[in-house]
Amino acid sequence: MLNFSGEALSYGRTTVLSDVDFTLRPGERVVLLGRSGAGKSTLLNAAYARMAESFPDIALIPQEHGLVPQLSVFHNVYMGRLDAHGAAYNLANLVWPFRAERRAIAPVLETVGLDGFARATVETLSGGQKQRTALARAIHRGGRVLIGDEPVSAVDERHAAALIDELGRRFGTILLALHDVALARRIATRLVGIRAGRIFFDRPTADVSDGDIHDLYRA
Ligand SMILES: Nc1ncnc2c1ncn2[C@@H]1O[C@H](COP(=O)(O)OP(=O)(O)OP(=O)(O)O)[C@@H](O)[C@H]1O
Repeated sequence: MLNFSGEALSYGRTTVLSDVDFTLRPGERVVLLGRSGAGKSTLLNAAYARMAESFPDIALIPQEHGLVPQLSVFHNVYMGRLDAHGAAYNLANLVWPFRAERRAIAPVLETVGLDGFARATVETLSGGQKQRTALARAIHRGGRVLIGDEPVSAVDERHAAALIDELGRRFGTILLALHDVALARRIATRLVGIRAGRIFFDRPTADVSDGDIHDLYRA
C-alpha cells in the first residue's frame, strides 16, 4: 500500500528525515510518535502525497484542519465528498443545500458531537469544534485509508478516546500522528517513534515498552 525504502524526506535542501524505511499495509493502524519538530507531519504528508497517487479512496485530517472559515459546518463537511458530484451540483448545494445532503451529514455531525451546528459558520467555532468539523469531513468522505495529523489534539481526553475509537471503526487502514501515548496505544497495531531525524523504533504496539517511550521523548 505504501513503501519508503531508505529515503530522505526534505524541504528544499534541508533534510528532516534520513534513511526512512516505512511501510503501511492494508488493515494496519500505525501511529507516529516523537517530540515536537521530530518530523511526524513530514512523514505523514509524504505518505499522503505518495498514496493519493494510487488510492483516491483516502481521507485526510491535516494538522491545521484545512477548513474554509467563512462557510458553514455543513458545507465544510460536504467538501469531504466534493469529488462525488459535478460542479453544477456542488454549486447548487452551496447556495441551497439539498435535503439528501443535509440528511447524510446530520448523523456524522451527531457522531462527532456537533449536532445542531450544521449552519454555524466555522470561524465562529471553538478550536475543539473546528477539529470535530475536520473529523466529520473525513468520516463523511470515508474510504479505505485515513491519514490524520493530531486529529483529536484540541478535544478533551474522554471525547478524544471516543473519537479515536470511532475512527478505528470507520477506516480499515489508519496512519496517524498523535502526541498522546495512551491514545496511540489504544488504537495502534504498530507504533513508530521518530527521533533525531530518523525512525527510532517501528514495532507492534505490544512490543514498545514504557522505557522505549521514555527514550523517545528524552531531551
Ligand atoms: N514547509 C516546511 N519548510 C521547511 N521546514 C519545515 C517545513 N515544515 C516543517 N519543517 C521543519 O521540519 C521539521 C519537522 O517538522 P514536522 O512538522 O514534520 O514535525 P512534527 O513532529 O510533526 O512536529 P509537531 O509535533 O510540532 O507537529 C521541523 O524542524 C520543521 O521546522
